[in-house]
Amino acid sequence: MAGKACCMLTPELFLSHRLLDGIWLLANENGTLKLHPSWLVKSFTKGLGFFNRVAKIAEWEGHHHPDLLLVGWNNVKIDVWTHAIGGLTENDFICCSDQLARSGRSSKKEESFKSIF
Ligand SMILES: C[C@H](O)[C@H](O)[C@H]1CNC2=NC(N)=NC(=O)C2=N1
Repeated sequence: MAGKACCMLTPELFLSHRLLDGIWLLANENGTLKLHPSWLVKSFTKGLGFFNRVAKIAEWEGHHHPDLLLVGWNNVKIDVWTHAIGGLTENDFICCSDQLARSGRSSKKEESFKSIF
């Protein structure tokens, strides 16, 4: 993991991960690329439980911490990017991929590759 933190996102890297690991909402926030996977949960309490699982993975993944958002009562979002470089690295895809795999769900949104690059 640590060795991959230097790998700034390229269109090729993004595409390869997209093909391998699934589809996440990719956002460009004032020039900073971020991954925004989101899930619907059955209750507010389950959303908080989900955050606890996310936190454990984030710690286990080498202190790679996403922003956590619980919008309304059942819309759970995590914002993943590497603060240290102000953008995405391969680490972010690995962390997202693990979060998705452990949640047992697919992210529900997709944004066009072409609209980002
Ligand atoms: C020292 C400490 O590990 C770093 O500040 C970590 C903390 N968690 C982090 N989380 C994320 N998402 N990006 C970072 O660059 C980052 N840096």
